[in-house]
Amino acid sequence: MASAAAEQTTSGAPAPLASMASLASLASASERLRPAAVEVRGAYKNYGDTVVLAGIDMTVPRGTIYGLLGASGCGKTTLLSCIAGRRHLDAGSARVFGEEPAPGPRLGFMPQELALYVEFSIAETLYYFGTLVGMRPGAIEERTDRLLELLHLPCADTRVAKLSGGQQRRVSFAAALLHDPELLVLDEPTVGVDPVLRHSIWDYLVEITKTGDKSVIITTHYIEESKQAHTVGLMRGGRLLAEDAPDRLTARFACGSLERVFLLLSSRQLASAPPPPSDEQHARALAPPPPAPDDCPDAPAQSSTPAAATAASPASARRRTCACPEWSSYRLRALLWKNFLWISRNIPVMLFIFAQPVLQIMFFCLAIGQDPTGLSIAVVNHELNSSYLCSEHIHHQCQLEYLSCRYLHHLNNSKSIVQENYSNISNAVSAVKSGHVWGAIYFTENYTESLLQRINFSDTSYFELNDWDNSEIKVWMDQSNQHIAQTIQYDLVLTYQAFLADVHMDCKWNLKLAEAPIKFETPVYGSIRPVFTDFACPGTILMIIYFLAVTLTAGVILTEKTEGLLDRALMTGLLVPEILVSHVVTQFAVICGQTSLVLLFSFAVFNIPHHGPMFAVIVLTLLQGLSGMCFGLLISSACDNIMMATYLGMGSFHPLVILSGVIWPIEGMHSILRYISYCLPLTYPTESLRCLLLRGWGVDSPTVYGGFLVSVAWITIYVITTLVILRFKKL
Ligand SMILES: Nc1ncnc2c1ncn2[C@@H]1O[C@H](COP(=O)(O)OP(=O)(O)OP(=O)(O)O)[C@@H](O)[C@H]1O
Repeated sequence: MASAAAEQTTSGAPAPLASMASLASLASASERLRPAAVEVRGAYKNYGDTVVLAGIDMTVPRGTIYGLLGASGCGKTTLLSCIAGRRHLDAGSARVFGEEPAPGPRLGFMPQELALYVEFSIAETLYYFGTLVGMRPGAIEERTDRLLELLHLPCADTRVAKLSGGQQRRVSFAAALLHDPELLVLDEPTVGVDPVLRHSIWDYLVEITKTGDKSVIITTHYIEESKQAHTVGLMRGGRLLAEDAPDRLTARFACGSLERVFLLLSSRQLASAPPPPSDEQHARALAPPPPAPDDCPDAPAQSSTPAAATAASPASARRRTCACPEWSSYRLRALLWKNFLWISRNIPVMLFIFAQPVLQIMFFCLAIGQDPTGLSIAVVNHELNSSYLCSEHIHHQCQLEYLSCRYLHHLNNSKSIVQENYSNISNAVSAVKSGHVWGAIYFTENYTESLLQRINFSDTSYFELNDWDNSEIKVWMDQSNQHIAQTIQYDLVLTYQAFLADVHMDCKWNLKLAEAPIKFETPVYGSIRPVFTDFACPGTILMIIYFLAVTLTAGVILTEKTEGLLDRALMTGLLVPEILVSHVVTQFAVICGQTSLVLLFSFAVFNIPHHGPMFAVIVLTLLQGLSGMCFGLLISSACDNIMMATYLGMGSFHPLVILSGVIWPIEGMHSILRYISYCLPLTYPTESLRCLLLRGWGVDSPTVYGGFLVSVAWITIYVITTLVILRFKKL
């Protein structure tokens, strides 16, 4: 009741309140006569089912400060991003200088987040944002000096990371003011700023709007500081409760302060419980955005050359025409400069880029593929009296005694096997069971005699069953580890062949009788005893390059996205394709460095065989890096946060390693999985690189050029998918 009465005083009641109100109304009337810098009508915006803007009407007269006040979460930032052209309204309209909102140099935007590269100095930060809007270096330096003084900032060479929170916010503010834009959109610029400085920031805003050609929209939680604004909009729950000059508002509602007005209007809104949107309103909110007056609503309005952009003085205030987006070499140069500076300043990133690939290939070559060593086996030799040692019975020439010792002497040449003597079989087998040794071998007490009979009697009818048994070396193996078991078996069999050949030679017997009637000639490709490293290395090289490119690309873009850096850059009128191209160029340079390091270490340091044309090897590896980078772009366009991207990246890593034939031949896979494997981005390229390196084939071989074609096909798929996602979702 009281407040309602007080409200009526504006129309007729006595006294100072009425005269104050009439003065304020005169001022505000003159402001209302000015052309509008920003006009929002019936604005609706939803996030899913949540209505964030529920029919907002807002007018910012040119050459004025508009203070947008409201509780946290009421939709201020959303409204500002619609005015700045980064988001579209679901219904209603927004006009900036009479046109569709679009990012560009006429706008100076200070986001709520810090949105600064903390690795840069103040001067570098301002240089980057200045160059993006087309300012010349001289002009940037001049403005930097002026802003450092105005905002009480330390020396321009100071790194942003070393500044206090308040100082960092001021650098962010300076970046928005730098190019002297016609419309300043400031999202809480005074948070964390001391009262004295807050005062001087407001004084500065009042000063720049005096000429009438600069307009400011500012949000703040410090309601009282917005008394200096020409107009204040009080916002709550997606609606504008009131919009007027501060004095007029306090007079109209007979409150001593804006804060009280806000509290009063909020309690009224609460009491009257905001009506649910009418059917018509709801339909409007859910309707597609109204068509733009021309064909290219997203076009940033900006000058196409740096000179023109710097010259775009507010005084000229000419109406821009909505031009289709134009590429600009100066923006691309600014982005590339920023990317390389950021990488060079970021030591963990530098380590990740260059030490990771080297470490990974080193670990692979040192840890994988070598024969296991130090494999203990238990030896039970009943040919010997327990008091004798085998070393006393190693005979050479054709002295055919204690042949078990001669065999064991040969077995000493094995790099893998270590012999441990046991007195009986049960102890030896127990040692296998308890994991002390990998196997037990046993010679019977008349091993030599039986073996000689086996060798010399081709007519087996003279040979008793027992003699067959006694002539055999019996082995009990722990086969739980396939690779170790195979190494031991391989060494035992090879040693037997060497031992038998040795005896035949010494006794001048026919050596052919000691050999299996199968002869492996010099291999067509590869070595007599192939090494697993040679098989797995081609796939590993491609994996390293591919996944480092995925991680770095997605990591860098998503960091910029989540920290508001991308948004801030896009507000200057930057085009998404320019950002993508700058990342492609930067990443390609990084991939070239990583490829050189990985190939150098593989071939020059670890002697991985490489028989094919080196140029083709390099091109294929680079293509895989590009493929990984394009997958990284896809991830960063599809995901909104680093966590989601990590799940996607990690989720794709293991299936690719397992199914691409990197560690196990595809011929050994389940037949259905084989088809899946052939569809993956690394399968054909891995086989192609294997053929280049180990078989020395050229690019005219279908298997080799197939790898190149598949890499190019996957790059195309990733790029197209990224572009499709970006059509429906903003970066
Ligand atoms: N991208 C988004 N997706 C879904 N909901 C969102 C998104 N951005 C904002 N919102 C929601 O919209 C509402 C308004 O958010 P907005 O950031 O515009 O509020 P605000 O008034 O600026 O708040 P603050 O003063 O705390 O910054 C909030 O409830 C927020 O959770």
